[in-house]
Amino acid sequence: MEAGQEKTQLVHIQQQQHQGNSDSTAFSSLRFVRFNPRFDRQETLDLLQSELKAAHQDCRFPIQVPWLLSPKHQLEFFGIPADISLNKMSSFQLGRVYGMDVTSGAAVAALLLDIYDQNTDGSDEKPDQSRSQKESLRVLDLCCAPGLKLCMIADLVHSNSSLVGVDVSKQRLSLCKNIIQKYHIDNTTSGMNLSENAEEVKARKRRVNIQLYCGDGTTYNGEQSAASELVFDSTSAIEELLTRGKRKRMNKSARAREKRRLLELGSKLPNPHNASSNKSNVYETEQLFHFESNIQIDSVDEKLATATTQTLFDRVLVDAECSSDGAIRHIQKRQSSTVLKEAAWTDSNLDELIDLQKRLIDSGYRLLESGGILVYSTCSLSKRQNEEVVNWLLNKYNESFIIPVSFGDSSELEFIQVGGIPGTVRFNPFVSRDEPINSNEHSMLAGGGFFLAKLGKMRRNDSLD
Ligand SMILES: C[S@@+](CC[C@H](N)C(=O)[O-])C[C@H]1O[C@@H](n2cnc3c(N)ncnc32)[C@H](O)[C@@H]1O
Repeated sequence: MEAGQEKTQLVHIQQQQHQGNSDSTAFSSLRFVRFNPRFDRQETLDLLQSELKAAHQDCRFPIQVPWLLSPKHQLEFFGIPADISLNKMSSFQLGRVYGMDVTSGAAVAALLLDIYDQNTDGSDEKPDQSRSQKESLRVLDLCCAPGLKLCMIADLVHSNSSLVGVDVSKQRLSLCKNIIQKYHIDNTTSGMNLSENAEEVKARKRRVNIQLYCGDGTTYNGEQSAASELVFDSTSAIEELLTRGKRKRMNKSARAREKRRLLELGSKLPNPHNASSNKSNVYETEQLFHFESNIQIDSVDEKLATATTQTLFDRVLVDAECSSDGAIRHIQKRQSSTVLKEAAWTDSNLDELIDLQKRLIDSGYRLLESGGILVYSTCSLSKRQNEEVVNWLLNKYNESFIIPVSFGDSSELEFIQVGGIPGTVRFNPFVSRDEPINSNEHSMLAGGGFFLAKLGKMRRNDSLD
């Protein structure tokens, strides 16, 4: 698609989004929750049902999303009325459910579960599943905050996996820390029982080690360095919980202790690039959306080419910064807010954004082990931010290839479309926006606008054909 056509399409989508309530209520009438697998499923379902019935007098809710469902992996999303305030619901306060858009869930499902993979020849035979879910994985989430996909990764991966989240925004990372704390660490909301033997608790909570780094994902090299500060470590947070018993709000000295521990932990990690970077102060004066756009890919190339002991990952998620034109709920919130905020990315700085997306996917791909899997996703429906970025990567690296994925039966679910590159997926909620909620429940289970591509990196001994 030409740049001009792309612009027209974006304007058209924005016009649809700016239309009055009668249109927007159709596609905003559901929001989504995911169950926390640490709690008993039936108990959570009963609680949620009774809360929704009390609030809405409507027994249809919650509605299970059939196109993203795998009981075997405890993967399950439910649609609930969009006007419900999750904050006021016990099921949410108790950490039994996460509020998460279902299309975001599709990105994590594509990253970790090959039940959604399609064969390129269209046959039913599933690809080699030897690497799926049977082993502990090293997973990188390169733009992780506020962390809902990161928590879903932590819920799905096998024991002893390690998960590293990186984000440039300290502010958004502190939200991320809170979410991990709530669902994975706190004894009251994470489904853990502290009356158990401390060693048992430790063992269970240690399932997946989660580390968060504050730094630029375009230059992150898999390790602690002056440019990427370790700001959270789940093992260390669990130690704190076990030594202090029931978690209280951290006082000044506890926070200082935590900082010291993280610094110590960070300094124990191998760090061959420490001397090469002096960017730590960039993050102090943090801007949420614009940063370091002057770093050239070539200089990153050079730096990474000299790396000898680089940490590589089996799975990498690049859920890139984007223009968010598919994020219906956020746009509606912004429109209904009395203080209208300017969109961060507009036509005038779109090139800068696309450059950032390319540098992010490039960095993620370099940190991917051969034989590994990378998912690139955005909540934009723009071809320039999606297919063009993915094509750019495919052209740059011979050993990169698309692993085709699909969700549900697309003849029934018209909002799930094949992207501009065969095997990629576009979730386009605008196609079913005029349908009232009870005319076709399936069309209401669309979630926000979203794009995802699943990429593989050939092993050196794999043949090219
Ligand atoms: C779409 S949001 C990610 C949402 C997140 N994956 C989740 O599911 O909660 C994009 C994120 O990219 C981060 N970001 C933008 N530029 C970045 C960069 N150069 N390096 C790392 N993170 C960046 C933003 O701060 C933002 O948190």
